[in-house]
Amino acid sequence: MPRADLPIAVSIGEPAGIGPEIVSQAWERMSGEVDFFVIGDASHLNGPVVRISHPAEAAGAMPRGLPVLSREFGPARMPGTAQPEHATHTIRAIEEAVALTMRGEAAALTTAPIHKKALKDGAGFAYPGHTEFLAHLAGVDDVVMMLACPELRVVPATIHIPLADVPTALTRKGLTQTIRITWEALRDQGLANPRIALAGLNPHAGEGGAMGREELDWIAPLVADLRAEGLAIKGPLPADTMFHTKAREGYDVAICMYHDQALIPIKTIDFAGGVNVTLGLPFVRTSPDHGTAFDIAGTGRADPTSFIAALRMAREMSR
Ligand SMILES: NC(=O)C1=CN([C@@H]2O[C@H](COP(=O)(O)OP(=O)(O)OC[C@H]3O[C@@H](n4cnc5c(N)ncnc54)[C@H](O)[C@@H]3O)[C@@H](O)[C@H]2O)C=CC1
Ligand SMILES: NCC(=O)COP(=O)(O)O
Repeated sequence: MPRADLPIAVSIGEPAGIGPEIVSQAWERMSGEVDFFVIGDASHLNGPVVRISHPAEAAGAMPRGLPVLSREFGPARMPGTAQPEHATHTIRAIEEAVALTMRGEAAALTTAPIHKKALKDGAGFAYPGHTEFLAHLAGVDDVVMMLACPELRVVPATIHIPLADVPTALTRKGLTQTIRITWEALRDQGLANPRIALAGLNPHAGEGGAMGREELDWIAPLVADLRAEGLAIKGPLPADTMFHTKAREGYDVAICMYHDQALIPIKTIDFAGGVNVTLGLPFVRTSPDHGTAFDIAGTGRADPTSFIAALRMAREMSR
């Protein structure tokens, strides 16, 4: 079956978070716009569900309810309180969704949020997030986290590490690989020569060495080399002035040096519409830009907009 006709696999994520709620709301609001099925415990979901035994049954089930490959997670869901007994099942749901996607039985993977500490405490989960776990499952060394909304795309070159470790984690080789993977992914998405803006590490991009030397010592030379190859890349730019409306018109993606430098602007501009996409995998993976939101789980206040955008992007990218 062509990939575009296959359903999207959704891993349920942390049961105590808002994942089960936004997944159920997405089914209700999207009225069959995108075929998808959930891997998780059907008892955690709201509204009508249809238990299926294979992804091929998802499209037929969609009009009647949310299709679920139901797996027994154990204790009943307690919104806002992670239960260690759920952790192994949560991880297995991701593994199963990846296996189905890699076998060509699902078009793409959209993940509902996990709670990293809950998985670490409950099952010794050794990965800081989906991104690194998916790279492991797919057997690839280098993947890139990109967050996208209609106004902005951002890539953090380092992801879930302490701020104090950022300067040493950033290397010429690693940053070059991040830039190349991003460039190739955007070209595959239809941009002929994606325009890249690279942020500096230090305030004012180092201000000529007065506030840090990384820009002078290796980041600017790296940009010069990539420009000589023909890449439309500029930088290192002062990060504080590269995200205002006018500045954003000058590039297609901003590559940033650390997590918050990239994620603060996009979550400020469009928290509801942002989508997290993993580049460099042999399959499409998207996710909402937010986390488990334990503080509102079970209250009916969870907004499914970002999850819906993630499903739409997964559909678009898997055509
Ligand atoms: N892709 C993933 O699996 C992600 C997982 N996380 C994880 O989620 C956990 C909680 O992270 P936080 O930093 O607290 O961020 P968070 O995104 O879960 O919550 C931050 C704030 O935004 C609100 N919020 C989040 N999503 C919302 C939605 N859909 N509708 C309405 N309000 C919403 C929350 O109520 C909270 O006040 C952590 O373990 C984190 O690592 C965070 C981001 C992505
Ligand atoms: N801050 C982004 C985030 O936590 C998402 O991580 P991942 O689970 O998609 O790797």
